[in-house]
Amino acid sequence: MTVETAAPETRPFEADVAKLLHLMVHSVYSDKDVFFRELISNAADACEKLRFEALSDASLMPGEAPFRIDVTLDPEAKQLTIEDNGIGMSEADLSEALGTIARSGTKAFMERVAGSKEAEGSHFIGQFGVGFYSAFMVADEVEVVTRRAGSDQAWRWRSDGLGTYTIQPVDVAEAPARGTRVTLHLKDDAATYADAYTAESTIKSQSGHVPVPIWLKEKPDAEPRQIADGAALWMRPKSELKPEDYTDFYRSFAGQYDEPALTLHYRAEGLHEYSVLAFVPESKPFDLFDPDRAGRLKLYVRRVFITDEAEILPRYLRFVRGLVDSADLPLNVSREMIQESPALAAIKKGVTNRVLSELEKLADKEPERYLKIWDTFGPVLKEGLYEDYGRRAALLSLARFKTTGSGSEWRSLKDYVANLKEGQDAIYYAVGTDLDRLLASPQLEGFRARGIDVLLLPDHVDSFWVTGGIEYEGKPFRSVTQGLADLGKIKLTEGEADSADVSDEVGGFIAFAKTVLGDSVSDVRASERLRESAVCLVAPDTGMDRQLERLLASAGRAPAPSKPVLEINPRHELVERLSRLSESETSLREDAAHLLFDEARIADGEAPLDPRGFSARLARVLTRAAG
Ligand SMILES: Nc1ncnc2c1ncn2[C@@H]1O[C@H](COP(=O)(O)OP(=O)(O)OP(=O)(O)O)[C@@H](O)[C@H]1O
Repeated sequence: MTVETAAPETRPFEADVAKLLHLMVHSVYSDKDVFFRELISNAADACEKLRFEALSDASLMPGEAPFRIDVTLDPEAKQLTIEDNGIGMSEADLSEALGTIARSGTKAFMERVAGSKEAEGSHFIGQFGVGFYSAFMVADEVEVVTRRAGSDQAWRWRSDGLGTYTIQPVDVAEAPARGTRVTLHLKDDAATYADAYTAESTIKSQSGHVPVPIWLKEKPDAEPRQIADGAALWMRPKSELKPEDYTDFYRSFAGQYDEPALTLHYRAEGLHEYSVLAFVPESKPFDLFDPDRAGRLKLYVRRVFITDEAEILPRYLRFVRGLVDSADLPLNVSREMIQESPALAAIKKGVTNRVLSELEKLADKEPERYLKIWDTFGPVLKEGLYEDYGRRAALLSLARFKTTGSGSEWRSLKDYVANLKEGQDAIYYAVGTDLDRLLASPQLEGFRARGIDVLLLPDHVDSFWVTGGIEYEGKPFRSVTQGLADLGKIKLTEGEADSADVSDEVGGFIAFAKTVLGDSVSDVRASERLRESAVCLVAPDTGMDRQLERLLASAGRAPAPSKPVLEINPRHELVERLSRLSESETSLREDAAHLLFDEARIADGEAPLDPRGFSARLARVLTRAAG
């Protein structure tokens, strides 16, 4: 059987691809332009891959044909072709790359798209790495003809996006000499993409800065003209570049649709020479907290893309996008060896420090802009507080907090420490799962009564860094739920009654409650910190913060949970009344002790220890109250 007569073999798409295609084909998203950017970025990636492979196997690129991407329009036939002379695909590559979805986030992608508003949908496409399939938003048939560099075979892939695709060998004469040609048979309502003006302006605005030149042919028989020069933007002097150039580059390079919130472009000179172009995005990527999400800084060596897995930035800067182009790393070593090179270690250190110092500068000069970044990425930056001991001081000065006194504003630690109350020798914090709940917690009452500001820490990561013996300007961090809060030393604000001595009656009730609650608590004691509430729970003096303990328990990593201390407000009317009950009211006093304990648990976001017992006691007490 010759190549020409071989029948195409029909194969079904993997189930997930079929679902994805269904979404694309029936896409109602207005912004369909993204398909252009996705296909051009694949073409540019293919050139960069070959540039890299040819470093170790020069035979893959005989004759050094310069890399280029050719876009050919055929308005009459409503066709559009994007061709590159990059790495190309073998038959196995083809069915793997264009029949399955390797990326783990696809399911999440589909859920997001299905539940998204129209305008957001297209934004997800680039982020989820399902780029190629976006062609089916504008085409009712897509054909890919490809020949892998160094191979003497070529293949045709074809699909209408409706569940199956075909692959067949083609004569090499019909294929690019090397690389891939993607032909789109445009849908009627997308035919304008074959129009020169639309195509050129879309490509220039979305892909004007890909590192491979782009040529456009307005008709199949027209002369090609260059519409993007493929120059590496990052090698150009800053003075020549306008903010729009950076934004365009950022969008096409990082597959983002927002504006960069911060752009860093500089050249490091001295022992190691490298250029850096990096961006802090304006919006949060969907997978920011996915444990598999790695850093996104790409490594180039003298303009050749090497890898995006060099982990140039630490994990807590994983939201930064961009690249580093090194002048002194060797080009012809493996990716693994590059990882071990001292030059890369110096780059990692230098770039990380620079990102932090630029953030610091921004915080100083343009606090509003900085706070937007903190608002979006603060919870990630805070991971550095326990992951990167050496940069803890820098990260602490970048950190911003909502506090009991700050309302909706963010406060820095510098500001916090400058406003300590007389006698206050610690930075107080409360950890929890959300701000409103934190603000309502009874543990804060004594702090409010003394005008002491408390940091509110609602992020998952907070429980971890804050418990690691951390200090700021010599002041330790202390949890409001931990041990004795040492509030006695700090004066109450005017109008707040001082804590009266605990009367014998109240002391007697506290001792009684302790006997009744037995093993459920490690202690019951009179509280310094409570003002309005009757009770609260705190950790034993040497115990772990209660929130951290709960987090560890939910991850199955808890040591035996410590028993809390029940603090009772000796000034509270209810407590005073209960204390005055006569000894013969034992069952009411017992019910009250249990109910107070459950009340404290509920205020902490927990359920009563024994829900049936709780209901029975509540019913007994209410029945009695109702007479
Ligand atoms: N022009 C091309 N040349 C060579 N391989 C290609 C080309 N276009 C697509 N591919 C292959 O198809 C795969 C799937 O492409 P697709 O655009 O769907 O996702 P991706 O490029 O891997 O992810 P992302 O969109 O996040 O960059 C690519 O990884 C690549 O292996």
